[in-house]
Amino acid sequence: MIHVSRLRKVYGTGVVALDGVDLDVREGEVFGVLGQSGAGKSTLLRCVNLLERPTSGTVTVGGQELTTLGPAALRRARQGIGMIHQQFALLSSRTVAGNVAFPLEVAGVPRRERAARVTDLLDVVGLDGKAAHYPAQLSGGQKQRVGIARALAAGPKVLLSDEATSALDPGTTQSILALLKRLNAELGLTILLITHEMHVIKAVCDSVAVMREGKVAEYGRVAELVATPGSLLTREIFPLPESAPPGAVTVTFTGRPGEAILSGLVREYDVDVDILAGSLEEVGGVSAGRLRLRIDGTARAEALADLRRRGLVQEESAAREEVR
Ligand SMILES: Nc1ncnc2c1ncn2[C@@H]1O[C@H](COP(=O)(O)OP(=O)(O)OP(=O)(O)O)[C@@H](O)[C@H]1O
Repeated sequence: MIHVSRLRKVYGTGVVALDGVDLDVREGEVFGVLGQSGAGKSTLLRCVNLLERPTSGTVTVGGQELTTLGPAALRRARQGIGMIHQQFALLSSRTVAGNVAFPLEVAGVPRRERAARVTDLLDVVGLDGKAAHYPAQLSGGQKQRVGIARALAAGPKVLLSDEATSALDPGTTQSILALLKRLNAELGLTILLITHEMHVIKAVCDSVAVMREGKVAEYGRVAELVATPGSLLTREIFPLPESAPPGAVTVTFTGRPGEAILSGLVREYDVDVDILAGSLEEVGGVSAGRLRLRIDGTARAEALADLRRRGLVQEESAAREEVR
């Protein structure tokens, strides 16, 4: 649905915000772009609907290469791409209904049709009864629902979400994410969202790209990356204390409880295994986690080799002897 190829954006200031980004977002998936502040996420999102002109590279949405379109064709193409914003970007002088109707007015939809469509949209986002309210009378979550209804007004195939839940409290964030997931499932809406929050990726995303300094550092399906020892995503999802004590081993596991790995090691190699730290979660329908272990005993090396063979070892800090 969205294909981004070799995208580069160099701002007038000389800042390289995007440095050769490739992305493929499949139809009907929720795709998250995760990264710290300054990684280039907003620039990428704004390049997808060409609010920002890339310096080079191509953007194709729904089979149409936007980077080759003239202004009129681009305006039409943008009707198929809705967008929601962190600060909602509502018109304060218009009512809820007026905000949602706005893109329909611009598109020249007749008044009666517009009114019926607005009623439907407000119903879809759970805001019936609020049509005559003004944005200032709404909570943050309700404002974002208006933003979502407005983004859906023209019946887009794609929704771009620019940190849509960053300004909301945790409970409201969950309800907005649940709404996005429902729209994704019920309307087959493809969603590309940017966030700096891992919990957003965990809650709704099928696929993820981790961005660092204008580049995609890691990219794939969430369930697969979570199952990949050493992936950036496993580090982010399963945080462990920064400093590992000498001799500690960090293992990543998936699809089976950590205890089975540990009891197997103890039985087979007669080693002592201490759990120093651990984190376990259900992500993308997969049970996965990270454990930091201390393994002691005469067969320690063999036990470690076994874990390595099974691709479970993510990190080993230097053994105590080497540290001395
Ligand atoms: N209009 C602009 N002019 C010049 N530099 C810009 C502009 N917009 C962004 N940048 C720079 O481009 C880089 C990437 O910024 P961008 O906003 O895309 O990152 P981000 O990952 O979305 O971060 P944040 O979450 O803080 O917005 C940063 O170094 C930023 O200072």
